[in-house]
Amino acid sequence: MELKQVLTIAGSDSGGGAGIQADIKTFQELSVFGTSVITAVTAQNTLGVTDVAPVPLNNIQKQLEAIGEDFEIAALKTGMLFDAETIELVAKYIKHYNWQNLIVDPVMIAKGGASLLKEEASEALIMDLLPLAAVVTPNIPEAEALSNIRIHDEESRMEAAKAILSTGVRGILIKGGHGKESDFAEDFYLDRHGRMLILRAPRKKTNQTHGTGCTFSAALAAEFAKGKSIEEAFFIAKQFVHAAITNPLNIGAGHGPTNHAAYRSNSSKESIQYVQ
Ligand SMILES: Nc1ncnc2c1ncn2[C@@H]1O[C@H](COP(=O)(O)OP(=O)(O)OP(=O)(O)O)[C@@H](O)[C@H]1O
Ligand SMILES: Cc1ncc(CO)c(N)n1
Repeated sequence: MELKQVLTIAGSDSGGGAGIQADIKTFQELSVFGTSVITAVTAQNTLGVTDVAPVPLNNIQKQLEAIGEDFEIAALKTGMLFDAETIELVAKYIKHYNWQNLIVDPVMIAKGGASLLKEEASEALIMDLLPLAAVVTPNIPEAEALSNIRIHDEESRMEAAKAILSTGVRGILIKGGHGKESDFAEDFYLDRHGRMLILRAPRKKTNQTHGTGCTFSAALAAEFAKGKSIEEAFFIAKQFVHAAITNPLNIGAGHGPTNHAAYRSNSSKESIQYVQ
C-alpha cells in the first residue's frame, strides 16, 4: 500500500511530549509519512515553558514551499502558530497548494499556563484558517475563547459549537480533557449538516497528559490521510490517545508525556464508546 504523506505545521517542544515531536511520533505509529513545518521553538519540559522563539516568517515560507514543491500531502494539521502573521502565511500556502483534510488544533495556552498564541491572533485564526479546515479541535477553554460562550453543560457546549461552526469551519470537535468534574473524558463533534458524534472514555486520574491534544489531532490527520471517515478517524484518534494516557511512561517531574507507542500493543476498544 502507498505510504500517505502528512504534514504538521506547529511548534517544537524540546520535552518531546507535545508539538511537532508528538505529531511525528503519532504519524509514525499510525503508518503515515510525517513531514513538518516548524513555526516556533519552545524551551519546554514537563514542568513548563521557559522560552519561545518564533521562527522567522521567511523561513516558515521556505519550509512550506519545500514541502509543497515535493510532496503529495494527503492531510495536515496545524498546532502552535504563535501570531497573526504566521497564521496568514500558513493559510495562504494551504490555499496555494490546495491542501485538503486540514485539522486545526487551535493551540492557545500550554497546560502550565504559558501563552502559545498571541491574544490578538485569535481573529486571524477565525477569519483565515477556520474556513479552510475540515475539523477544528479546541479543548474546553479554547472553545470558550473562540465562541465567547462559557461551557458548563451540554446545552452551552452545543451553543459554543454552533457559534464556532458559523466561522465557516466544516466540523467542530470539542475535547473533554478539561471537564474535570465528569467521570468521563467525553469528546463532542458537530458538523455543519447537524451530524453529532459523542465519544466517551473513562477519565483517568493522572498528570501524564502533556501533549494529549497534539497527539489526538495528529492521529485524526493520519486517519484522514488514509481516507477514513470522521466516525472512524475520531474513534481511532480517541483509542490512540486513550492508550497513550493509560500506559504512562513516568518521565519528568511534572505533567509527563503520554506514551505514543502504547496503541500498537494496546488498542482495546472496550472502554471507548459512542454515546447515542
Ligand atoms: N484524564 C484523562 N483521561 C482520559 N482521557 C483524557 C484525559 N485527559 C484528556 N483526555 C483525552 O485526551 C484528548 C485530548 O484532550 P484535552 O482536552 O486534554 O486536549 P488539550 O487540552 O488540547 O491537550 P494539550 O494542550 O496538553 O495538548 C481527548 O480525547 C480527551 O478526552
Ligand atoms: C510546542 C507546543 N505545542 C502545543 C502544546 C500544547 O500542548 C505545547 N505545550 N507545546
